[in-house]
Amino acid sequence: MSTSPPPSSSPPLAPFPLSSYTAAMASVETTQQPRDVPAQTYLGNSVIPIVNKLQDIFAQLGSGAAPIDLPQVAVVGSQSSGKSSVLEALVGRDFLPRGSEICTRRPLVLQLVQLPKPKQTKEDGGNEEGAVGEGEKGGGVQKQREQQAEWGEFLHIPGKRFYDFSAIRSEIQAETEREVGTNKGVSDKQIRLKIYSPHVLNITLVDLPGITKVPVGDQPSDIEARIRTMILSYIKHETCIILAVSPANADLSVSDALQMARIADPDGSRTIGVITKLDIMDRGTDARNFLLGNVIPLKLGYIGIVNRSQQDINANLSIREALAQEESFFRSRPVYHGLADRCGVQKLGEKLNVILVQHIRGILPDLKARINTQIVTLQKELASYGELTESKAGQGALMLNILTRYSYAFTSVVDGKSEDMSTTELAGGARIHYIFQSIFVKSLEEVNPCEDLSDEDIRTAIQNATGPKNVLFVPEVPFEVLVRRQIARLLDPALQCARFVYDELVKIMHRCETFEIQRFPNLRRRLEEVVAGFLREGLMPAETMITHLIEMEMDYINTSHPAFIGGSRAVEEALRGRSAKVQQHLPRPRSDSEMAVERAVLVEKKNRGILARSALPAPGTENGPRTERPTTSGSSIEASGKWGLSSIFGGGADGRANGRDQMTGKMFATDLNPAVEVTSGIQLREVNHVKRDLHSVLIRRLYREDFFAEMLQEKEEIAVRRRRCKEVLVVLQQAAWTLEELPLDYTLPQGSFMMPSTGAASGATQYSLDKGSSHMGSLMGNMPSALPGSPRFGSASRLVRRSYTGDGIIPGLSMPGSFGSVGSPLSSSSFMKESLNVVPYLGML
Ligand SMILES: Nc1nc2c(ncn2[C@@H]2O[C@H](COP(=O)(O)OP(=O)(O)OP(=O)(O)O)[C@@H](O)[C@H]2O)c(=O)[nH]1
Repeated sequence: MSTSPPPSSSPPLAPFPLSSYTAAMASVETTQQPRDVPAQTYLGNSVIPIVNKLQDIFAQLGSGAAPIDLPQVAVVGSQSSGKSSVLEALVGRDFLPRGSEICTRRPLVLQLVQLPKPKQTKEDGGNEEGAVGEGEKGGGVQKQREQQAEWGEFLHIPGKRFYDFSAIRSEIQAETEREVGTNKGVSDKQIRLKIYSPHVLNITLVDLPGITKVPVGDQPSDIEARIRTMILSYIKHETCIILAVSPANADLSVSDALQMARIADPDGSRTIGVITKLDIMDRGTDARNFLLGNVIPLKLGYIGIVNRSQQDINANLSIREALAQEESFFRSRPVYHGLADRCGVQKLGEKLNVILVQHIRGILPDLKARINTQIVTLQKELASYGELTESKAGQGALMLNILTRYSYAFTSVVDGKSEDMSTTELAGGARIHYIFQSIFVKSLEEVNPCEDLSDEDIRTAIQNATGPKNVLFVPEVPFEVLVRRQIARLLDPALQCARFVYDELVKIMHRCETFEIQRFPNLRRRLEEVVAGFLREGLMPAETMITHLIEMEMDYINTSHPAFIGGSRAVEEALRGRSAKVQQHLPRPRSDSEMAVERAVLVEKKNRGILARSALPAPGTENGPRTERPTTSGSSIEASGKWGLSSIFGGGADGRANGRDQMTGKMFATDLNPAVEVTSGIQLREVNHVKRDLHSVLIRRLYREDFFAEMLQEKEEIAVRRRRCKEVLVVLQQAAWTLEELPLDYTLPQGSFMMPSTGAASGATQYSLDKGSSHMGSLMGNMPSALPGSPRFGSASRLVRRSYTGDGIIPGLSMPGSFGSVGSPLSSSSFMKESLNVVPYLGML
């Protein structure tokens, strides 16, 4: 390629000699709509400055941390494919680090901000277009004015304007090295640069490190994978337009850029193909087929570019001269003549701008909705962190509130009133109920009253009790000894039941630890200690009481109980059984004593039946509760071959089951008046100790002024999260306000959001910007007009304003659930009123 300056006959070149277009863009900054520019043009391009503004706002949160993806253009491609050259050509200035050893090693976010063109006077010697080339007519004043009108600013050096573009280049290099050193290291930490110029279009571009295969210098062995991941993290977002740069001197089918783009954008709806190095293709070949999309089709099509070669750069060929060279290159190649709309940096700039505008217009409504949703989510999150208070009074109120809420939460879980109750497992009060109803009853059922007690044992015990004599009547002492031993077997299941209830209460203790409590690790630890101690203190007397109850049962065997058969009645029953054999088919009137026993048995059965409702088979089934008196079934003591405990307690053929019935019935029926109708299962009658006293214990042990500061020391992590949450909220709020500047109505009609196609038919009309601004009008013509003057304009502002008033976004955030209200829904008296009935011996828990 020749490095000679353009022919003298050529007009002086500005990077983008788009006079009418530029005039329109200039007015965007001043929000004045120029008279000669179609409304749609103005409206369409008004979105880019807004997105730029949003980008700045989100940049406050640091790189990669924006909560919302904003539209941008990312330049991807393999190393040395010409990405940076494309960017420089778009900006029209040399400002990127270059040299054979230098490559892009950190993402560079480049925001191009179009400024109004400086006014020119006749004395300046400027022309109407203002497109004055370097060293051209106009002399020093004009040149200086132009130079002053273009500058760059880095986010990491706020407020400093770089008028000298070579200083920008040095700063990019220095900033890269500050992060990743000098030896080829790569980082995903962005460098953010803004270029203000009258000669640029409003576009945000991201220059990404090129894809490499072989690690060099400080690069890790997985450098290729890392760079691909970094690139994907930008281009995967639906809001990103991908500029896939591939050199023309390599086959498109091996293009890394197109391969990456296809991964992120499989249907190619946001990928523009850029073919560089058209000038150094093999002799006899051209890129016509590439540009026409015949090799790899892309919906947004391709643009062919000729950038400066390394030799051009070494020879200090300016970009303006390079653009002129490019123009003459395409002019001199007849093969590209029919493809004017797909050739040249200028066309790329125009195309990008148009696509970006359409793209932004398509996603802005969703962007607004996402910002609003994020604000609401963050407000909730912030509210959950609570506020910090320094004053003793405030701390006291906070403490009281936390303790009261905790007690209330505990009681709610026990009562089954908790708001976040589980739907997958039993918990809280329901689980305690289950422990009594099912686990406890079942474990009693499993106690076999005749276990380890054979007839031989009983006979031996009786013989031992008679001493050396033969006695006429059965002595009582062995009976009591044997029965006591069996009653003792009930102790373990009862103690185990108490343990289970205790364990459940401990679980509830952890479950009630709200986020509020987790905020304060000291308070949480102390609270756990106090509650755990309190529960343990309840368990000990409960266990003692259970032991006493069992001991009481062992100490006095109530042989006057109507259900107790005793030796004489057993004999009587046995005799009656014999006569019954004779009259077994005749109905027999029942004696008073029989009826009394039957009544008592019925009451017991009822209690037992209720107690073990879930554990026993239904009445009438084989093993179901028997409503007949067992001893009348014709199976006498003798017949059963048993005359031990089971026979004494009325056991028949199924001595074991009935014995168990008796034992369990005894446990639960001894205190009951037979006349009392029992209507439900185990009645938790006693006032629950935990429920009654938890709140007061917490207050007594934790509500101490000298503890406040220590207890309310917040977790560092929470403090950081709250700070971050506030920052993001402020940023989102600014973003929401920025979006107020837009009319709501710029959404495209349904189904019309299609990137302009560069197909042979449509491309020519869509990208003929240099023919005047009317093309923009026609391009945007399918968009609904929503001018500031239209009645619908402003609805967005109203809407947004409405959503932010009264919601207490920072500052002065008012949070639901903020502390300080001592008169909370649960003062201790209100939940003290609640009572929980427990089985007497568990009442201590
Ligand atoms: N002849 C010619 N050389 C080009 C063209 N585009 C880029 N080059 C040269 O190719 C080399 C690499 O260009 P860059 O723009 O730095 O490529 P890059 O893709 O940004 O490289 P990395 O940032 O290192 O990935 C430079 O020497 C450029 O001068 C072109 O269209 N024609």
